[in-house]
Amino acid sequence: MISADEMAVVDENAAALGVPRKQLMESSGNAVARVVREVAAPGSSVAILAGRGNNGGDGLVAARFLSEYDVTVHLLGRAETISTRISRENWDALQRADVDAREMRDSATLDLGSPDVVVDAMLGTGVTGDLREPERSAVDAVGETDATVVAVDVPSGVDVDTGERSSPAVDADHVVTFHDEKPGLATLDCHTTVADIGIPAAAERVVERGDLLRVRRGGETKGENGRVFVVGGGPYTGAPAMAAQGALRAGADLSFVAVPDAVSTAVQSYAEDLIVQPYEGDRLTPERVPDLVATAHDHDDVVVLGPGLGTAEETLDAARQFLDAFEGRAVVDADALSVVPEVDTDADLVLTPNSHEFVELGGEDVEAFREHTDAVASLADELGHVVLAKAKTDVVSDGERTRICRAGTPGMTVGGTGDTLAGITAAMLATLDPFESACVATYVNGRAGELVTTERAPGGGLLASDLLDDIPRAIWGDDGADP
Ligand SMILES: NC(=O)C1=CN([C@@H]2O[C@H](COP(=O)(O)OP(=O)(O)OC[C@H]3O[C@@H](n4cnc5c(N)ncnc54)[C@H](O)[C@@H]3O)[C@@H](O)[C@H]2O)[C@H](O)CC1
Ligand SMILES: [K+]
Repeated sequence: MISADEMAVVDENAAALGVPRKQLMESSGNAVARVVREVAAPGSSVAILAGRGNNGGDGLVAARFLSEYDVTVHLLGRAETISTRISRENWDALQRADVDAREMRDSATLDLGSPDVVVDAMLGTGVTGDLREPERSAVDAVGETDATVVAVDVPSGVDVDTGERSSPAVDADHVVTFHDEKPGLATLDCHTTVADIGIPAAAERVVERGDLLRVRRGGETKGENGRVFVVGGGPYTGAPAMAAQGALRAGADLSFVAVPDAVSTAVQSYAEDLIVQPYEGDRLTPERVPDLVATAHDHDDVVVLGPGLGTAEETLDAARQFLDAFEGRAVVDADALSVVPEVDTDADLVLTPNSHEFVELGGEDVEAFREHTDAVASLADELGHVVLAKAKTDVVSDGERTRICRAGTPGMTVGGTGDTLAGITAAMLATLDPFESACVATYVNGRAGELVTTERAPGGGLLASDLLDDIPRAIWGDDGADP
């Protein structure tokens, strides 16, 4: 089962992996034609109703695969209004192929005649709101025929996730859907075919740019896009500052940094955007913990615990006590990781170990990558938290789902790239579940590294702080469009 949103992610990941949508559309159209052949003998009349999006494009492709039938294509609208490039290319190809393909300029002129088969390629997963004209009238016209109705992907007017029908909606005899079953189709009383359209399995396993489609904007009120609370610093000052800035660059509204007052001026001096909250001392100690936990709970903050804390015994005690008491969402990184196996926390954690920390956490040290992914899954399962195991190829697992991410460049082995990753993960945790947050964040951090490397440090010398500037572009691209 796959939802429409998830399908869009997989589809874009397939394109990123070198299988562009136009290729998938060719398979989709072919699959539709195969079902038409199952329901009607050659020579039968087939009316293909094509909308102006990619669902329509599938119908246009199907027309090319049905040369032994009497095919008429009805485009719902003018060719200039076709909304995607690949559908337009397929429309143009039909024109040159001398297929009977008509533009329906006004809904009153739609005359389907009495075809043996209607292919409903009007609306697929891209439908929004109640049906508008001319689709509305076209759906009614389909209902008035005695034809066998073959719907492409989903009957037009039916919500592919819920099965909810708009009024009107197509009553299909057959649905040809793509790649995987869809929850909404299971509720319909019709024959469903799931067609393999050649999406590589890696499009679901590898985190790629399609995963950016998950990134959400919470809203217009300050804080709705996340408040991140970094508990770090003491012996080190750069790490907490970098994590906090990474969170802001990844879209969090506010980044607070709780640090010992001995280093608070230094941390603040790195970036005026940070809200530094000093506590007394020169490192984190257990007596600070109740206040820190209360602050995080009060504001429903996403916590980053670890960057720059150091390994003093009382600091690790404090980290242990923090996790015992905290009940929200947190990223645990660096020195704080070592205490995780010893605590029984109610918090939802994303753990971000490097290969050394992975073994310290109890992960199995194995050579083969396949075995390593299994080891990450086992550790996540054992600990009950999401593990993001950092390496050349990152592995993310919650024990059940395991994905890998290859984004990044060799230059990212420099210190501090883990801090930006922790911050980005925290920003994502404000609106996404822990597993998705870790997946998206590892891609974004790696992608930012690629941008910096290509444009500013092709020969080497990348700094983790360079990544900060490029995180927004890694998520939202150059034009600021939705990812
Ligand atoms: N990997 C895949 O799953 C593939 C799927 N393919 C097919 O592509 C469609 C989804 O295509 P998309 O262009 O995103 O959307 P639609 O064609 O479903 O709809 C867009 C189209 O419809 C108009 N529209 C939207 N809402 C309404 C409305 N309420 N009333 C009237 N018109 C509406 C909008 O203006 C656009 O013109 C998927 O279902 C598959 O069939 C590809 O083949 C690639 C692989
Ligand atoms: K359809």
